[in-house]
Amino acid sequence: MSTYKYATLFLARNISVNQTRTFFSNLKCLDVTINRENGVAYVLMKHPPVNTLNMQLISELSLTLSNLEKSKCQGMILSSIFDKVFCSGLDLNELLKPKPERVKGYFSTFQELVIQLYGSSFPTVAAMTGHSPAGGCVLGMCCEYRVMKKNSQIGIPGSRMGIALPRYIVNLMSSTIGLRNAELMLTKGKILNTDEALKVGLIDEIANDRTDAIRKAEDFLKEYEMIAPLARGITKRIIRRSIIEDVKMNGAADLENFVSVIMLPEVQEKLDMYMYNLKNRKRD
Ligand SMILES: CCCCCCCC/C=C\CC(=O)SCCNC(=O)CCNC(=O)[C@H](O)C(C)(C)COP(=O)(O)OP(=O)(O)OC[C@H]1O[C@@H](n2cnc3c(N)ncnc32)[C@H](O)[C@@H]1OP(=O)(O)O
Repeated sequence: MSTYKYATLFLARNISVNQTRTFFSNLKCLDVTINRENGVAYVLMKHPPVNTLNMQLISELSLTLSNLEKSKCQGMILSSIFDKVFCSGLDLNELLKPKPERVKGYFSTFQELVIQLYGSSFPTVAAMTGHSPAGGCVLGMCCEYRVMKKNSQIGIPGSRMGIALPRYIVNLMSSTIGLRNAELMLTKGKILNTDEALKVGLIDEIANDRTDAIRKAEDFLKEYEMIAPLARGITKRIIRRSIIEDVKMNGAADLENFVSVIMLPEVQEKLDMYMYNLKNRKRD
């Protein structure tokens, strides 16, 4: 059975049809369904083969978040229809031999998505059905809780790719796992397995499979059913304000800096090699 059919059946098994409504039917890279009873939105990435964050997927995620804010949704589970991969991160093709204006637009759209997801008023959980490298890890860190399927990998290999990360990514990692662990992880470009990620606090729970991941995500959201959404949302915003303000203050300068580094011939060479190795590595 195709992964897509499986995921659709999975949702149907968990929520009966009259309890759900499709939120948007014209999205290419996402399935968005809301459970009418508890107001939880299921946002499933479905951009084959590995949910690479191309401009379309980033834009659809951003549009969906805006609409969920307006719809007073009670919580969101961000997941993937693919069993092996949650999200493979930013599109490496956008980083290779980039045109300055295009690459600026691309990264600024991603930056806006990060702020939107990180600052959303409703509770958010990442049900990571598989590997979550780089931008996939960033999406996870923007959520309030992370459940990851066993035998998956997560981390940000920026240093190994020759990319110096912007401040907001470093800040996000530090706020998730602490300054010391973030320094060790990010300077080495370390990728962790599920047990290591749990130990360091990069994820909150390990799931056996997709169903278990979604169930655990739902259990986390259930804990908020008796909590006043307004008070919760305001508290979340206060806790998250410093990172958001920092991006508002320094995001444009960070972006300029990041783009000028990306364009350097030695960085391009390193990225080219990274892409070559990715395409030619032995698959498991
Ligand atoms: C202010 C400025 C803002 C700047 C923001 C910077 C933020 C920094 C944070 C993140 C940067 C990034 O996200 S860069 C992307 C880094 N991503 C990776 O390194 C992941 C690479 N992919 C993998 O490790 C694996 O693909 C996988 C573990 C995710 C899945 O493995 P699997 O074996 O299942 O699949 P394949 O490897 O065969 O992949 C299928 C197919 O997809 C291509 N692919 C995979 N990932 C990417 C990607 N990120 N971009 C482009 N293409 C990708 C892969 O090459 C295969 O293609 P082919 O079938 O043609 O070989």
